[in-house]
Amino acid sequence: MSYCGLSMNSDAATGATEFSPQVRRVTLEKQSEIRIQVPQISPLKLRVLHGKVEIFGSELLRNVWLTFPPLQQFAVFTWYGATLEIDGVTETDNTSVETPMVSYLSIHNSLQVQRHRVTSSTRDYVSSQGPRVIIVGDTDSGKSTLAKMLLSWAAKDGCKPTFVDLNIGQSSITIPGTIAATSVEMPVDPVEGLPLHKALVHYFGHNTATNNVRLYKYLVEELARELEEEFAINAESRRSGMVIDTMGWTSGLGYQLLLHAIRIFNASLVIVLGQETELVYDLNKAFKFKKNVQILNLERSSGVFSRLSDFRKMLRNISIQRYFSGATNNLTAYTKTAKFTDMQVYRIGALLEKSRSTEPLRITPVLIDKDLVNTVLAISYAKQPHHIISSIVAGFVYITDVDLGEERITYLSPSAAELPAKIFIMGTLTWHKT
Ligand SMILES: Nc1ncnc2c1ncn2[C@@H]1O[C@H](COP(=O)(O)OP(=O)(O)OP(=O)(O)O)[C@@H](O)[C@H]1O
Repeated sequence: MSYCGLSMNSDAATGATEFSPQVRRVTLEKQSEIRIQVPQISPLKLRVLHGKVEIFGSELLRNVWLTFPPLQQFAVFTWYGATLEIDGVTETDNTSVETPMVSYLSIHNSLQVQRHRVTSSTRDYVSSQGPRVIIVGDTDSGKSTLAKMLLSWAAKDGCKPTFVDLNIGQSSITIPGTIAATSVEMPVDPVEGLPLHKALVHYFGHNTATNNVRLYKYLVEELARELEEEFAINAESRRSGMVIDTMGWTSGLGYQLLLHAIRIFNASLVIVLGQETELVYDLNKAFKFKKNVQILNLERSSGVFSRLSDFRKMLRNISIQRYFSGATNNLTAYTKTAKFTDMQVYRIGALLEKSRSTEPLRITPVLIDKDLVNTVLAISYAKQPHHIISSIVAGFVYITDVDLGEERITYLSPSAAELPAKIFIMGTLTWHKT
């Protein structure tokens, strides 16, 4: 049933048929999935021959080959049975009927009921708020995956939920080190991911919150304020609500940051993924007297891949590569130059590594020299340096060379246009282009 608009149907598409000796057919029985990791050396092609399948909530068109880039990990799930063709080698693949999809879908259905109630209730600001779901749990518990499912199913039903990504280590909207949000109006593309053009992006600049906890909290608060402003004027976004993805850091300071996010975004439902008895206990205790916050513990899918630190590092690199060159190397990155006077680079937080607690929000100018090579800089919309922390960013550049003699900087940009602003933010994020 659709509460926010029309449902979509994917029956009619056709695509070119290509066969290679590596093409194999896979039959999936009802409520089962094939879990795949694409190898590092080559992409993988896949198409649906019969039946309906989805990748993390996004239904695939029948008979259309999709190309998945190296290292992508995903599951193709079917509710009623399906046949697929896979062209290429997989690093791993296995099918399973043991999935938590029924419980995940039932969460979606109850969120739709809440959205429906909001739609048919009075129009005042408080009673017209849709559900705000925050997903918490350990690293590799499937948080981002569940977020994608809830977003895609809601978008398929015609809603426009807002995705909030607080996971600076493995960001889903754009490059790592960002705190961002975007309205999701279409099911999430299984290859391209989330659209970036309407996103509100703040640059934290580090892939771990411990580098500057005060700044992390400040940016979370800033983003929440911006979304409240948007919700105040956009009834459709307001009633569709939010799905918030978090870092997989749930103890000590990480737990405090989760509490902070739950409160700042006024979450109505906290989904704890995995066997997190202590976390569930602590959250229930913390929100005992808040009847408008529900805590729910859901099973982690056994299909979620566990990613070691080197693999995570590689994924961060790939995420930056995707920003400049597209998911399947389908975009052009432009090499350009700028004069030293065209770029003012700043850091947030004084002497981060040595004195983490002192002046975490101080804006310090960075001398332009060879140390900038290999760094990723955010282009800030700030008009003045002191507005940097409260401003979103326009995008990112990657510094490839600094010519001290000619006073020129060479950088890579995803756009051929001139730089949209002069103020840049530097963090600790680097990229080793391959
Ligand atoms: N059922 C599944 N089958 C195959 N792969 C899956 C499945 N569920 C999740 N994955 C993959 O497992 C990896 C980890 O999942 P996900 O990113 O959702 O975890 P997470 O809890 O958000 O991790 P982190 O907090 O560390 O960023 C991802 O590459 C995801 O695509």
